[in-house]
Amino acid sequence: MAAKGGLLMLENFIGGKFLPCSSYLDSYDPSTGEVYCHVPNSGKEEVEAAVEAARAAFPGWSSRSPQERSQVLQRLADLLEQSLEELAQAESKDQGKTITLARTMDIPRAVQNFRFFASSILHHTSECTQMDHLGYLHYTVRAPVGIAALISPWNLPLYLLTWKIAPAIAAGNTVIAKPSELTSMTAWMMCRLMEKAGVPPGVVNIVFGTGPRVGEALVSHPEVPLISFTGSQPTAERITQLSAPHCKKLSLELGGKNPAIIFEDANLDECIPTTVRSSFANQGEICLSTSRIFVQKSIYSEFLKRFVEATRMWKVGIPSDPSADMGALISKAHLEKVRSYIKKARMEGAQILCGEGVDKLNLPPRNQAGYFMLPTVITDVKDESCCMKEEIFGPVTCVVPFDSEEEVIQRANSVKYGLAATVWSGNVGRVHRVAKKLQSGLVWTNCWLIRELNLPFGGMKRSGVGREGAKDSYEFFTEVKTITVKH
Ligand SMILES: NC(=O)c1ccc[n+]([C@@H]2O[C@H](COP(=O)([O-])OP(=O)(O)OC[C@H]3O[C@@H](n4cnc5c(N)ncnc54)[C@H](O)[C@@H]3O)[C@@H](O)[C@H]2O)c1
Ligand SMILES: N/C(=C\C=C\C=O)C(=O)O
Repeated sequence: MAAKGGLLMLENFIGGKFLPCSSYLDSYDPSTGEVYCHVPNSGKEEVEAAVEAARAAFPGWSSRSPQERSQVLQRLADLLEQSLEELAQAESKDQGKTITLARTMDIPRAVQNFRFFASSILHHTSECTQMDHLGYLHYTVRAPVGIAALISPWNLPLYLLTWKIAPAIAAGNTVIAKPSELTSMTAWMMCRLMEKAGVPPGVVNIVFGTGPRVGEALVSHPEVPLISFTGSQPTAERITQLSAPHCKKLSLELGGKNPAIIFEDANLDECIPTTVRSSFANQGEICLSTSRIFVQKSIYSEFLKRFVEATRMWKVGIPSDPSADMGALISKAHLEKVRSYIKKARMEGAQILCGEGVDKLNLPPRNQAGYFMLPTVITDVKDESCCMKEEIFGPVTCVVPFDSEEEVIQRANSVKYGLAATVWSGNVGRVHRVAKKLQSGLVWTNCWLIRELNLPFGGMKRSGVGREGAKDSYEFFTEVKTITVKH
């Protein structure tokens, strides 16, 4: 590990070794706007080295038993857990999220990802069908695919990267991971644990840098047959184009414009705090965040009053403050993009009920140049407005009224995305009916973000292609073969 001007310089992790890079990028602390470390600006050369290392490691790793691989994953989980506090501090500083969220969600989930796939890899079975009358038996076998490219975004850095690394290596693949260049720190820290966990050199390689340089070199490499990508829809389009000539296996987890549908018989005491959280947790930078709230007309005024009151109680503070509910957004460019939506809403005649431009943000002098904004509620906004159609990915949510069940389903479905929805009602029949008709890969009813890792996770329409989870990830990270035996 080198230091330039007293700042940490991260290194690529290739073939079990930390390797310096010929050029570096600045990485910013979102809470101050200051550069706080340097990240390798890798390109084709580093991708070639990683492919070579991953290729060399594949025969040994893929021929180990699932039990042996499972033990390695368990050890890595234990080591991550032992470093939980250090990793949480680093994630919070690097990403801008609150230390509380990093401690209670991001890092525990990274640990759980390794534990979960260490266990689930032990329990898969294959299919078999008999054609006894003709004298044949058919069965399937699965084998790891090879070198997997794993590309992840900046919002839940270690959480989402490990959600890919764990199933990929559990199934016997070797991997080249590329975290977002904006949040590389915890991935690099995890590399320091690989050797102790017993991960053989070359099984996990991490190459840091930007999408256009290192990401494109990786996804277009002919020896990388599968790509698991989480990020934005425009990047997914580019990856699809680049990988198409090679017929690569693709898993795409993309954005959302997630509705919350609140019926007049909803329990508002539960619905309001959960909907504030689903709108603003992690600064609204979660693909599952609520950004369109449809409220039945008879309770609209009451809901709006209580929702705005609860939003104003949501504390924006420096990420290291354990009492803060929200920290800083990821970058200056992203903050400006989020603010531009609020400006557009104003120009269209919408009302901003609280937050940006309405209330005052109080920050210590050192954090005045950080990328903070208040949670913002917009109303009197048309369904056709860009604020109701496009993914903002920040602490901004729109609240609009509706009359009937049929109407709200049609309006909720009227966007290009289909990732997650919440439905709030005390009527179990209605909850089932509405959930079934929503074009959404995930529907949480009377709750939000309760995760069961066994079941499929992913989006419909432009929110993605494929699903992740115990069975789905196993199927993605393996190739199936059908064998017929004459007897
Ligand atoms: N569905 C999900 O599970 C999920 C989870 C988290 C985030 N997201 C989505 O991610 C987006 C926010 O993340 P982001 O801004 O980091 O997304 P992004 O698409 O800009 O970047 C994601 C990753 O792709 C890389 N990348 C960028 N251009 C590339 C290229 N041309 N070739 C290869 N790789 C490239 C980036 O460096 C980064 O590592 C939002 O749309 C959000 O909804 C989806
Ligand atoms: N992939 C998952 C969450 C994605 C969140 C997006 O920001 C998960 O919980 O498995």
